[in-house]
Amino acid sequence: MSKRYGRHDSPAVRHLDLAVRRGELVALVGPSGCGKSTILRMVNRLVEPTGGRVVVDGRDTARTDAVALRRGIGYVIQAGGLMPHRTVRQNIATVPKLLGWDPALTRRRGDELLELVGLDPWAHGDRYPAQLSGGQQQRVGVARALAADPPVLLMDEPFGAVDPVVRDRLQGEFRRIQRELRKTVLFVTHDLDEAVRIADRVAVFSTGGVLEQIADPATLLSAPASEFVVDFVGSDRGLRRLAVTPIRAEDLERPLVLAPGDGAAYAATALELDGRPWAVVLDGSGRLLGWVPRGALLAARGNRAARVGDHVREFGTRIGAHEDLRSAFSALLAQELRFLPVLAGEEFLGVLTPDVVHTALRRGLPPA
Ligand SMILES: Nc1ncnc2c1ncn2[C@@H]1O[C@H](COP(=O)(O)OP(=O)(O)OP(=O)(O)O)[C@@H](O)[C@H]1O
Repeated sequence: MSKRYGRHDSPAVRHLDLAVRRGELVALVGPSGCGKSTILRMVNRLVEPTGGRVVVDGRDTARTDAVALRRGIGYVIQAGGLMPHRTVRQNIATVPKLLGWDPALTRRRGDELLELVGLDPWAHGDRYPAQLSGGQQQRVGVARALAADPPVLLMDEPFGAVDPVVRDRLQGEFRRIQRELRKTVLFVTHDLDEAVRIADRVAVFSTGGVLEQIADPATLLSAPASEFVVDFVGSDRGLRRLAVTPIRAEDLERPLVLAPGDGAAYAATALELDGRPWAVVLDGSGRLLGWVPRGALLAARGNRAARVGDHVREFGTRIGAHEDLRSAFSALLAQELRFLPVLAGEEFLGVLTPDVVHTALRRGLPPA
C-alpha cells in the first residue's frame, strides 16, 4: 500500500508490503514523520490509501463499509482519546451500543474489561475521564478498544502520555492481557525499548514509510539489517538486548552444592577443589537454604563437630527462571554478592553471575 497526501507532496508511505500474522503483536518504530501513523490509519481507513490494497482477515478493506470496518478494529490513541462528557462505563460502551447490544450485557462486559485492565468498576465506572489519572485514562482507552472483542487492535503511541513508572506498569499489564487475548496488534511507538519489550516482531521504518527491517526483538538488536537500523537501535543495543534475552538453565553456573549436615573440614576441601570461594546449601529435599563462604569453613576446619549448617547465610534475593536478563542483572547489581540463585518455583537451577550474563548475551549474537 502507499499514501501520498497532496498531489505534489512526496509520498508519506512509498510502497509498503507488510504481512502481520493472526494473533501477532507488531510494533512500528522509526523517526518522527516516517509514516507510522499513516500506515496504522490506512488499516482502519481513517486514511485512504492512494495505491495498493489493505487486506484484513482476507478481505480488501476498500470493499468493506468503512464504519463497519472500524467497529471490528479496536483503536487506541495517546491519552486514551476518551469522550470527556461521558463516564468511564459510557465510554467503554460506545461500540457495543452502536452494535445494538443489550444494556445489561454491555454493562457486564464493561465491568469485566475494567477488571481486566486493572481498574475497579465500582470505584471508577461512573467517573468522568478528567477525574482519572493519565495512566487510568489509558487503561480505559484499552478497555474501550476491546469492548466488542475485535480481533484486530491498532494502537498509536498508546502509552506516550504517561510517566515512565506508569508506562512500565502499563506495558507489563498489556503484555499479560495480550498473552491472554492474542489479538492481532499493530502498535506504533517512538520508544524502541517499549517496542522490544512488548512486540513479537518490530518493524523499523525510515522516511517515506520504507520498511528497513522487520524481525523479532533479539534478532533486530543483534543483527540490524542496515546502517539505518544500526543507528536507530543505537550503540547501547547490547544493553537493550538484556531485556529480551531469557534466562536459560544451561547458561547458569553450577556451583558446589553442600548439605547442612556436611562437616566443615570436608566442605572446605571440596571448595578448594571447586575453586569458588562459596558454595550453595540445599536441604535433603532440594530446598535452597542459602550459601556458605569458604573463609568460614576454613576457620571452622579444626573443629570436628562443625557443620556447614552452622555457617549458612541466606540469599536476600532470588531470581525467578521466567525473568529476563535485564531484571535479573539489575537484581544482581542491587546487592552485595556477585552471585544470585535462580529458581523455577522451589527448584534450584543454578547461579547467575556477571559471567553468565555475558555468556547469555553472546549466545544471542549471530555467528561471526
Ligand atoms: N493529514 C495530512 N496531510 C498532509 N500530510 C500529512 C498528513 N498526515 C501526515 N502527513 C505527512 O505524512 C508524513 C508521515 O506522517 P505520519 O504522521 O504518518 O508519521 P509518524 O511516523 O507517525 O510521525 P510521528 O512519530 O511524529 O507521529 C509526514 O511527512 C507528515 O507531515
